[in-house]
Amino acid sequence: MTRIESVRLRQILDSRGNTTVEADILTESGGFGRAAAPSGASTGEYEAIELDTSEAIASAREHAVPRLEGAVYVGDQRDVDRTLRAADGTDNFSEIGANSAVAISMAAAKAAADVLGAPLYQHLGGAFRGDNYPIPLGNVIGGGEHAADATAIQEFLSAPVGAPSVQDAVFANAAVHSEVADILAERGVPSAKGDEGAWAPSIDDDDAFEVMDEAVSTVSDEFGFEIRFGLDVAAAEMYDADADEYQYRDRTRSTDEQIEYIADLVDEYDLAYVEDPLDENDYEGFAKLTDKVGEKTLVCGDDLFVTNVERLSEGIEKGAGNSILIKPNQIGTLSDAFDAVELAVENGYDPVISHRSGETEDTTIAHLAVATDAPFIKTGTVGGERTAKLNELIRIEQNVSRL
Ligand SMILES: C=C(OP(=O)(O)O)C(=O)O
Ligand SMILES: [Mg+2]
Repeated sequence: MTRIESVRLRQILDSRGNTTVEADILTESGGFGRAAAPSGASTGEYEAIELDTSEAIASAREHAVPRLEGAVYVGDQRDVDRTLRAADGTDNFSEIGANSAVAISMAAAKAAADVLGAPLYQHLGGAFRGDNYPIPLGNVIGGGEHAADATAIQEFLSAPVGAPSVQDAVFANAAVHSEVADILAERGVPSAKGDEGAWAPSIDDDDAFEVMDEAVSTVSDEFGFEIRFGLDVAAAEMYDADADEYQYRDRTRSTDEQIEYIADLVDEYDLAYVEDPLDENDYEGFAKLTDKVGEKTLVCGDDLFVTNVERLSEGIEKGAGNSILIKPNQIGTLSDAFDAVELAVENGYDPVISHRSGETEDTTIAHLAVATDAPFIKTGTVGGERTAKLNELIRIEQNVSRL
């Protein structure tokens, strides 16, 4: 394998119009990889640190780039990522920024794939990866931190669990997105879109459940396969620690009431997926809910686990959740993200590979989902930065990805 010759870092725009870090890696043999960091809005308290873009770039240039150039073999992803951690010297990438770290880590993987002449998922997943493809969870109605004056629950996600192919699943989610628009129009509800391209109408959650139920059932009949739906409650954003209650638009719920509420929703709407139904510190609440509904649905930890093996280990010990969201920028490197997937799978937790609300055209997570055999990917429904990943999945399924 060939060594890294140069690492170039620059500022580009993300989908919110904020700056983010893009990394280019060139190898001594002429291989090339380019990747960009995404960015969250409803970020977890325990995530690796995203620095201001120019600070992250300046610090990575000073501390990480000299250790990588001419020194590290690009195909040795663990060494690339160890070098990033050593250059940073903290637990949470607060020195060089998780935004610089993840862009470099992903760019190195792409450069290695380029040198091998293999698609990225093949390099990351290996020759005996199997040929399963993830079901895309598509955000079609949303609010929370992603849109003002919309639903309290952050994401209502179409889940085409019966789709015969990735392509059918992607098209079904787009059809649900469009059906939601029609239903809202019939009800005389105007709607703009939130950060991820989901509709962000000024309706309460009860109405959103009705709209989703109708939309997935109509599209399911049309497409001829099962489509359910799920939620990202992003409950840490609505939890008031002082009052110990969850704040909805026009009412509050205690932790026990929140658990009952979510369990009832799982039953009433046959929810396929529930992400962050409780606060990011509430392992016990997650465990209680998992006890109640874990046989029927995925109870996924995003802000709870932050793609971190230590937090996931605690969750496994306590029986909190049965699924983990995997966001490489929450932890800073691909190696750490792979470790989290591995620990999850060993313990019967389903990994769900995920985008962030602020995204770029980068398609690494599509390859990561296929490489790790993840059963689900959450990467939006419409909008260029979302369809970049979805269309890449379609290409991967057809074995025509050139990355
Ligand atoms: C994608 C999400 O949003 P953000 O990137 O804002 O954390 C999420 O909470 O799952
Ligand atoms: Mg989330």
